[in-house]
Amino acid sequence: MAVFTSVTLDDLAQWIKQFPLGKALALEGISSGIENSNFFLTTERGEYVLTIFENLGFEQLPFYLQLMRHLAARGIPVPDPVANDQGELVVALHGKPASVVSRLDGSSQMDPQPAHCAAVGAMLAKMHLAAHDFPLSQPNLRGLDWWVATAPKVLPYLSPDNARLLTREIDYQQAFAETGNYQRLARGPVHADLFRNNVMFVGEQLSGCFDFYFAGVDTWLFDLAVTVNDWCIDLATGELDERRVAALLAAYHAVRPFTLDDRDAWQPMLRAAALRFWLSRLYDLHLPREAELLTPHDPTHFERILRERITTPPAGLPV
Ligand SMILES: Nc1ncnc2c1ncn2[C@@H]1O[C@H](COP(=O)(O)OP(=O)(O)OP(=O)(O)O)[C@@H](O)[C@H]1O
Ligand SMILES: N[C@@H](CCO)C(=O)O
Repeated sequence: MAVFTSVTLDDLAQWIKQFPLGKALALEGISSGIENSNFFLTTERGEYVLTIFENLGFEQLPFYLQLMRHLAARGIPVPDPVANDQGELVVALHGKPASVVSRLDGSSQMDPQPAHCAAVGAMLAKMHLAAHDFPLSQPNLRGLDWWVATAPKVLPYLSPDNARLLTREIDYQQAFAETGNYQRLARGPVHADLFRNNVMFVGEQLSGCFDFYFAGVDTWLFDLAVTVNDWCIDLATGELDERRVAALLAAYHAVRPFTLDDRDAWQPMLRAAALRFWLSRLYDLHLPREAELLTPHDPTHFERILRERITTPPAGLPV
């Protein structure tokens, strides 16, 4: 269950008046998700999603919600936040930050085929281009600095072999971040968590993507690597599935052509993307926050992917 703060239609009767949404007619808690309380909200104007943010504060949220608004205004299929009569996208509800966004059609595709991967690749490239002139800036809060700060906290819980893997990979990524190759990569606001459960399809048609709460400024290639590491793999082994990778990359490349620097950085970025989620899953498992709500995700999945990306060079990017 993922309704940590309960809300009733009665609670919304007054609250909803600040939005141009008419009366609230129905409210249904959404059971998936581990970070926030989410509800499907029907009003006189249509279908929306109400989110109460359990961990993020009023200071951080404008970056995410304004980015969604920016992307929606440029035709990227993301939830469009609704502003209240003061122009605010984040408003208190039961003392916590809350927002109302448009509801996307469709459902997640957890067993994606090349056609789904192509749709995701094209959408991701369009999103990168559309976000390029977004005026607010916030770094990827789960980027290199966070890896360096977090690794020592989880090291005591690891086997000697895994501790060595983690330490060496962080050293490798720090050294890579110093290279001209890395520094020349295109960057801008990226989603940074575009897993299968954050994208909706109606058949093979991509209807939207959501959950921008790990978004931040990082390299476009890192975002692509995060996406490929979830959409285009054999889930049991972590190996890349050539047909799905080729479909996703070709569709991305057709919208935002790769550069020679992208090609040279592809393997390091696939490793970085695996490290990012291995580390966050280790952290959530061994050092749960006080408000941690549900069972953490399995870290060994990304340990396997990281080992695989180190030992098996990927096919080259199309350039
Ligand atoms: N705008 C939207 N339109 C349609 N469905 C949505 C929308 N936003 C969220 N949902 C639904 O709510 C569920 C939970 O949302 P989300 O994944 O953002 O939860 P969370 O707790 O914030 O995150 P996490 O993915 O980190 O567990 C999604 O799986 C999806 O089914
Ligand atoms: N996508 C993340 C969860 C946070 O959204 C993971 O699979 O570890």
